[in-house]
Parts: sequence; structure tokens; C-alpha cells
Amino acid sequence: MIGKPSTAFFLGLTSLKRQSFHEISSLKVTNSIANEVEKIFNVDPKENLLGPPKSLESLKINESIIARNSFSGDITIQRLSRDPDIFLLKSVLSPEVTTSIKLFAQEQGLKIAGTRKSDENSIRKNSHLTWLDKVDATSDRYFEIVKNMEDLAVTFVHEALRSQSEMYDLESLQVAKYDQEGKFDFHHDDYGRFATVLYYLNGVGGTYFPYAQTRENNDIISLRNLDIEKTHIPGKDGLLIVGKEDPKHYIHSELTGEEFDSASIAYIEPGDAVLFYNYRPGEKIENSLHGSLPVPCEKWIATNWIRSEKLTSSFGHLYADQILSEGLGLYM
Ligand SMILES: O=C(O)CCC(=O)C(=O)O
Ligand SMILES: [Fe+2]
Repeated sequence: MIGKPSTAFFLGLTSLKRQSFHEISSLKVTNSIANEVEKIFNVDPKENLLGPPKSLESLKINESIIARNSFSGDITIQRLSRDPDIFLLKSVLSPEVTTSIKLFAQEQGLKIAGTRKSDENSIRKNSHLTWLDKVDATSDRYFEIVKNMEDLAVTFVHEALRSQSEMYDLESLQVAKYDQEGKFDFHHDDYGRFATVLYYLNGVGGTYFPYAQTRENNDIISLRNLDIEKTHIPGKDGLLIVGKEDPKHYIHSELTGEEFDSASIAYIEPGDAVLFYNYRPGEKIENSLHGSLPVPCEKWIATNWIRSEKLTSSFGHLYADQILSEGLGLYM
């Protein structure tokens, strides 16, 4: 189905068509539990200024849009989860770009990540990091790639916030390499990092969001707890990102291929990315918890974080209300 091009689409990207990958109407779902949960937890339906722009916010799970961008050409953006908002971005980086990023990172030197190398409890294991910044660019291409990726990341900021450039900033591009069995324990992207664009440079996944809601009107309430490894199973609960490696590497041995829940797994290729959102003004989105499961082979990723100290602080909702009401003034 070809929808009419959206005029209110976000900067730099033009929506071409909207399509649904899976028919979701066959799911028998009830809203009643969700409504009850909203009442109990007093969920505020108000717009999330730290969430996706409207063109992405309006996508249902598995729905996608094709967006045009001068850096990447046409990219398909598909919603994978609601709460947290997670999207798959297909073919954002070309093979030339992924190769160049790895090369720039190696030339600069990757440093061991985490605490002491011998510390078994380190949150990161067998991983190495560096940061690519425009001011350190050793070539025009280095500068251009980092700049293009920053420009693309900004298009994923809510439109009411995007023009308020003093309210948010972009970190340098982080490049990370995990050796075999490298991992990153479950964590929340803190420090006010409200949006994360995580690029898969060599097509190895392993990112796992145990609490992600991958079905519309999910009437299963995912209880958060301190023992996720026992209660949440990759391939069955939440959302697991898998690349060229065998998904069985991440999945409990008692789950055979036929028992995988396909809604709980998304496949990526080199140059794809996931985009996810970690805050509402003044508070973390607890369901955005994620980590990298131990990987079966070398894994390369690059990450752009967009952060806002003010909007994620405990007064964040006050700043957000102000921006939204000023925005309303502008549009009236
Ligand atoms: O390596 C991954 O898949 C996740 C990385 C991550 O969560 C992070 O760098 O904050
Ligand atoms: Fe993270």
C-alpha cells in the first residue's frame, strides 16, 4: 500500500511510503488490562518531548516508513517495540562507511573498556572503545562521516525540541569492539542520554532488551525484577537483536528453533542500526534496560547518543511543558 507522502516529516528525511510487514489484526488482544494499568500507575498520555518525532511515534509495531536522506539514500525504519520506543534502521551505513569507521578507530587506538581487566564482575567484558570526534579528524572523509552521522541522529529528535539546540547535545561517535565472549551487562543509557543510535558495523548483534514490548496492546505485564537472567529469556521475552551469528548462541538450550517467538527477535546486517529512547522529561524509561549478551565472535558497533541534562533532570517536565507550550504558540 502506498500512502501519500507526509509533508510534516522530519528534517532531512522524506517519507515515501508506509507499509506493514506483518498483519497484526489477527492477534486477539484486550485493552482492558492496559487501561487498568494506566489507571493504577497514572500513565501520562502526553507527548514525550524526549521521544521519537511524530512520523516515527505514529508507527505501529512492525510498520515501517521509507525515509530518504542524502547521506544514506533510502532507509527503511521499522518499529520493533513500544515501551521503550525501538526502531530498526536498515542499510544506514554503506560498506565503505562501516569499513572507514573501523579503520579510523584502529588508527586512533581502542582502549580496554570497563574496570580492571581481571575483574570478573566488570559490567563490560572483553571490549575496547574509542571516540571519533570532528575536532580529531585526520582526514576530510573522517570529518564528513562523523558529521553526516550527527546530522542524521538529530533528525530523530522530536520536532518540538529539534530547533531548541541549546537544550540537547550530541556526544562524539563511540566505536566499540567486543572480542569473542565480550559482553555488556544490563544497564540503562544514563547521563541524560535520551536517544541512542546503535550501528552494527560488522553485522554481529547480541543486544537484548528484556522488557521491550514487541506486541501492540500487550496484555502481559512484564514485571521488572533483580534476577532478569532467570525470568526473561532471549528469543521468548523482550527483544533480541541478532546478526549473522546463530541465534541459538543467545537462546536457552531448551528453546528449539520452533519455540522462538519471532516477534521477540529482530535480524540485522552490517550497516543497520537500532534507534531507541531512554527517558521521558524528568524520568528514565525503566523498560529501556538493555545489554549485550556474550557474543560468539568479534563484534563492532558505533553509537551516537543525544543527551539533555536539563530535560532529563528531575525538573525536566517543567522545561518540557515550557517548550511544548511555546511550540503551540508558534503553530497557532
Ligand atoms: O553492544 C551492544 O549491543 C549494546 C551496547 C550498549 O548498550 C551501550 O554501549 O550502551
Ligand atoms: Fe547501552
